[in-house]
Amino acid sequence: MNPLYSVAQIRDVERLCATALPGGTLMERAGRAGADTALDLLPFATDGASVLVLAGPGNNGGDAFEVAANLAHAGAHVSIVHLAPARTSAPERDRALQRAEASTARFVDLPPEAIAARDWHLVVDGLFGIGLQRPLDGVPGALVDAVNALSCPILALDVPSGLDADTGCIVGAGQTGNIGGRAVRATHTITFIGDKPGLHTCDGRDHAGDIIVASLDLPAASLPPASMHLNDPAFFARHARVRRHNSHKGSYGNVFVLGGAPGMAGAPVLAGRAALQGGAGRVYLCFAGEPLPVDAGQPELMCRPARDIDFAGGVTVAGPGLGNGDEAARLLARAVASRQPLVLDADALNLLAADPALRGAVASRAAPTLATPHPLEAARMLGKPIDAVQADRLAAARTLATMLNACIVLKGSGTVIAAPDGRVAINPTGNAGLATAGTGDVLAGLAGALLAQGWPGWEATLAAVWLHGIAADMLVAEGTGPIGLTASELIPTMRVELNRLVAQQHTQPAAQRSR
Ligand SMILES: NC(=O)C1=CN([C@@H]2O[C@H](COP(=O)(O)OP(=O)(O)OC[C@H]3O[C@@H](n4cnc5c(N)ncnc54)[C@H](OP(=O)(O)O)[C@@H]3O)[C@@H](O)[C@H]2O)[C@H](O)CC1
Ligand SMILES: [K+]
Repeated sequence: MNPLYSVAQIRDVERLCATALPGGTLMERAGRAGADTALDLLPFATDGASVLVLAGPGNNGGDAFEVAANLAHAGAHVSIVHLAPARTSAPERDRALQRAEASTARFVDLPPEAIAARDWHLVVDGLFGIGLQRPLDGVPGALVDAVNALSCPILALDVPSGLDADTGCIVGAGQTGNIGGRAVRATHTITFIGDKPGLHTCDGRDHAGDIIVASLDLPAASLPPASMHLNDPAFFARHARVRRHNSHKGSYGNVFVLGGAPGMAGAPVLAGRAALQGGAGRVYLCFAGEPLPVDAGQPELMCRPARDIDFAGGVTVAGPGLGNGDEAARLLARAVASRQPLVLDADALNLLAADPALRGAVASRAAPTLATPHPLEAARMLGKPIDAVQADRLAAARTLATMLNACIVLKGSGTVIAAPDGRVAINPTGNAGLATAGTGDVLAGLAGALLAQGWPGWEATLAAVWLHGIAADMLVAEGTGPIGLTASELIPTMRVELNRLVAQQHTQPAAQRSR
């Protein structure tokens, strides 16, 4: 279900195929799959269609030649801009070039500024794929800039040129001494052999557009077992169970939200409301400072001084507005010492970053532990600059999962979820509307609610991130956001989506329910 493969894994498959299949088979299949997708993006009357194909110096360019020849045979007017290789190219690429030369496609010497002057129905980006090593500048960079200025559909072959297929970063951008990399902003990407994590995280979602995975007719057995997947309800929905009539609030657990230092009451309130509407039986707001008398907007929440709380009585969501003073650290240490599931967010993560002994205590816990850092909080815990975290989000999440022996949610575009056992998921739901104050508190509260209702750690993490994102997507779809979407608005919509999951599980015959 939704596996993701690293460049190294794809290379291994390519090497196996090179011995098992006639030379050029995969490239021909890539060319057919790419052309079929391109035809779906063209006006019905293909013979009037004007297509620009950019062919790079490597085998991505070979794919482009195959696509160009097929589109020409289908009647399109194809213009090829060819970045010839600096050295001899692979035999399969040469054969693809010959096929393109033998077709009605025309090789053109179009300077980048001339590209903008033409009306194209489609651009096919075959400049670079998984072999990109260096930031795009010079002629390739100018071509990318020219294509990005167009308004027609752009179909990237395998990977949008300029994007790192493993990390989703634009090669060269964001590193110290930024050398100004750029990448094609495709409207569609057809990626070959297997889906790739870089298309779904960091800059990937802004550059890949709609993603089509073309297996190139390889049997599933030719692909290695995947340790990375796209998050999907299939991995967790079975835990969204119908409630028995004969139940009571104690059946659905207690959540303690530990936070609320003076002047920071909003964060625990948001987390608490999310926990309550996420289904927890009882929710206590445990204030490091003076407790609110009541949350007038959600009077069901019980407000208490944190010093009075025995954290052994339920799941703690530690961090929202907790502050980072000595009292906050003492309260956090008590929550860590409880044998209950624990969610660490916000200031709890900053306190961990400053306290190796506390990190050790977290790592030695037996009960499920979740940590939900944004990139800066992750950078602090790793002792690295934020650029280093964003340069390889999967590696950062995996390192933290091992360091804390916890399920890690590294937030951002294409949130990365990592377990201590090496499993990694990238979350496909959510949008820029989540880039606003309080959404992290809401996510932490929902995660605490699911843990309080008995969800296992990994599945609770996957579900909370998925529901948090899908709620944002549903709100944007109905016109609320992404600009101005607020954290509070997420909470009732997450509840709707959680109950939808339950209903879907309940209506499906048991045999078809997610395992
Ligand atoms: N191999 C197969 O069986 C299949 C491959 N597929 C397609 O092939 C690409 C991977 O092809 P590869 O040749 O390994 O790499 P690329 O085409 O992505 O590009 C690498 C070449 O580009 C040069 N390069 C790299 N960076 C730059 C740059 N910034 N400016 C200019 N040139 C650059 C690089 O030269 P080096 O000097 O760095 O070696 C290479 O010449 C894969 O993505 C698929 O599209 C088929 O799809 C499946 C079968
Ligand atoms: K490409």
